[in-house]
Amino acid sequence: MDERMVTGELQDEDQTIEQSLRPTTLNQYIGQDKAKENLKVFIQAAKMREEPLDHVLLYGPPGLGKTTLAAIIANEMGVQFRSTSGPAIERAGDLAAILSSLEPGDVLFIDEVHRLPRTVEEVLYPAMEDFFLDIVIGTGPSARSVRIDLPPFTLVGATTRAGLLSAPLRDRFGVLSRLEFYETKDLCSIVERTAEIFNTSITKEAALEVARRSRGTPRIANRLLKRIRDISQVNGEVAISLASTNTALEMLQVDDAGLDHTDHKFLKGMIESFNGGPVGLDTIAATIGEESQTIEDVYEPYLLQIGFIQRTPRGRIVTAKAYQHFGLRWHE
Ligand SMILES: Nc1ncnc2c1ncn2[C@@H]1O[C@H](COP(=O)(O)OP(=O)(O)OP(=O)(O)O)[C@@H](O)[C@H]1O
Ligand SMILES: [Mg+2]
Repeated sequence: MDERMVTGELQDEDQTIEQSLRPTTLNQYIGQDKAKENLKVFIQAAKMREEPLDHVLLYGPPGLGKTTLAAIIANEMGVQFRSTSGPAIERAGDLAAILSSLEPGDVLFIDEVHRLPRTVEEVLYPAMEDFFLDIVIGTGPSARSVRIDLPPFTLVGATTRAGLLSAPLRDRFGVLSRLEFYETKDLCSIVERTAEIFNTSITKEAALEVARRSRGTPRIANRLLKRIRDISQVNGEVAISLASTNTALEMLQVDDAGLDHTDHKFLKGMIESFNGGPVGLDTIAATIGEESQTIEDVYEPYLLQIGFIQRTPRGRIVTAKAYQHFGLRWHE
């Protein structure tokens, strides 16, 4: 897949800036009030009881701040943050090695937790529930199972959709937190904060424009701002202006609603080949040459949120609002 400007997914060029932009405390973490309020209470209670925090599952589209929030949880609990991902843990032994190296109370973050191999997942159940591992050593008649006690720890799992997890794994998380697309005012604050970290400033109306065209996603807002800053600098501006912002976004082919050519391909594909639907996910995926899961996890959530598509029992449909966006005539 080509690199998209407005995908929430992590891209190479994000890596260098993201570390410096990550807020480190709950108070610095902008927006997501519901998730934040809940976590505040649970963290405070766990600290009062001097116990590790219950296992937390963070879910939501890419780039909304799951990894950031996981690190904040460890920081607020005053414990170490250890980070890995589902696909990186190939065998039960890998998991055993990580878990037995934890200090009491540590946070183990498993990104893409829905991609843990089944055999690893089964070893994780007793670890999460009662802090022990049951490992089978050897094979055949000489195989025996050993029990290894673990320090109590907090597992923070992240995934794009809670529904991707097996029910037994999902049930073992005490706290389920869904991250939502950010409101424009929160994204505005994020853009202003990022500008400050970039050692520049941005006018109110420019920040608002970036926020409005970032698909409710901080990662996208920060990525766009980085490019806009370049244009603004070349223009010799002291503060990033609305004019530079608009020029940059036009160059980047981000439209007025924050959509790019991939969204256009998806929506126009449905409009042109299926008369706006209803059309099944797999059919549209095959038509435009994208993975069904990428469409479902990356493109669709925001298009649903802004009401450009709807899900019906018979498939996806493109709404009148989307037709209008393209200047096309809506049909009944
Ligand atoms: N609430 C927030 N306040 C300020 N900045 C934020 C916030 N949430 C996220 N960010 C910024 O957005 C970037 C992306 O966040 P993060 O990497 O945590 O997303 P993610 O949900 O883990 O994405 P992925 O699904 O790809 O793993 C971070 O570098 C951070 O700078
Ligand atoms: Mg992440």
